[in-house]
Amino acid sequence: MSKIAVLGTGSWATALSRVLIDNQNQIIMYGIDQNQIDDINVNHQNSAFFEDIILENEIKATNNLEEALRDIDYLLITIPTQFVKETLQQVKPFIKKRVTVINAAKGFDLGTNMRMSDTIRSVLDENLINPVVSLIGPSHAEEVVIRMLTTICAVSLDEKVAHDVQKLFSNDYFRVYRLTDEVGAEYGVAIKNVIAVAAGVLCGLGYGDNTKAALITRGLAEMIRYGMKKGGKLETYTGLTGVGDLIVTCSSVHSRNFQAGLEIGKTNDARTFMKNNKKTCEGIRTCQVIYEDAKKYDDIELPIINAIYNVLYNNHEPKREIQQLMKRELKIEGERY
Ligand SMILES: NC(=O)C1=CN([C@@H]2O[C@H](COP(=O)(O)OP(=O)(O)OC[C@H]3O[C@@H](n4cnc5c(N)ncnc54)[C@H](OP(=O)(O)O)[C@@H]3O)[C@@H](O)[C@H]2O)C=CC1
Ligand SMILES: O=C(CO)COP(=O)(O)O
Repeated sequence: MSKIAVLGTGSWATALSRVLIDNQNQIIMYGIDQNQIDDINVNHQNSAFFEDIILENEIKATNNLEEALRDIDYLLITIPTQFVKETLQQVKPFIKKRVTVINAAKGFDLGTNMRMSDTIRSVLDENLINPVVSLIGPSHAEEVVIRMLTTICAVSLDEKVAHDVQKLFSNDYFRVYRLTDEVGAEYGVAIKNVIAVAAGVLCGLGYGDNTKAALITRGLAEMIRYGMKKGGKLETYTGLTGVGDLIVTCSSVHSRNFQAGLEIGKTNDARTFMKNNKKTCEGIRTCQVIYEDAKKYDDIELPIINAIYNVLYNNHEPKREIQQLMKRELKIEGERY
């Protein structure tokens, strides 16, 4: 039995805590929302995220970080990317013995635009942590929490640690693969959020399955083009952290990125959406990071990412952007890499 501190009391924290409890581990969730903490401890529910689901008594939560981190073997990061760095700065003084840090967040740090594994290494003392592992892939919390069959990747530069995390989480409904292409996988799961916003916009405008297939395929081409520029491997983008996560996020009603796009497509008003949205939706910020970074490379084109950037940040009408995409110079498909 291992002891795991789970950062966050949100949907992914809850679903992964259940997997870990099913695998006979000891977990404690750390949260900042007293209502969520009380709901978990007293009612054995996390009704802010999952109505009608009764959690195991062994799933406990606290707002005391020191207590959560005492004698842990693993630290699981399940909070949105924009809070990861500041939370790890609070975590740092309480890491007294060597732990394995498992990242489950998808996107980039707010201030530095660093990937999550780099962010973790930049904050925590590398003498006190094993090589970082990211647990990422096509996995909506709403399905994992009810034990629907799911596959995901444990990604680390160190295959031994990835193997250890693979064994920690795998069971008869949750199958973990291991992978060493950290750069490729972390870019893949970040980029898919941007394409998922675009999928929602298309759906909000009333487009159908042909359009979605076109978006996923051409979105994958952009993921490969940009992701390989950043050092990712082609085979990673044809795997779970690439096309796998792209498919699930672009086609599921559970996706908050898809839902954001849906609202924008329906209202034609990205600005109001972005001002009022309180839900986790990392694709909006990731779009900006990639758009800015991609300007460095004059030999790759990212027309879909540019179009969604224009909708989100330049107040362009989605329909106008779609027309521009359709009217681009005609191409040979194989030129995408
Ligand atoms: N949900 C999913 O299906 C999946 C999510 N992920 C990734 O997991 C990460 C977390 O997302 P998810 O669980 O969905 O997000 P949710 O919005 O469901 O929950 C986020 C939780 O984090 C809490 N939180 C915010 N800031 C802090 C902080 N500083 N310290 C501790 N807790 C904090 C929030 O509290 P409060 O409510 O008070 O703000 C909330 O409980 C994201 O990067 C996401 O991409 C990956 C795969 C699947
Ligand atoms: O990453 C996810 C599924 O793999 C969750 O996506 P959303 O953040 O869009 O809900």
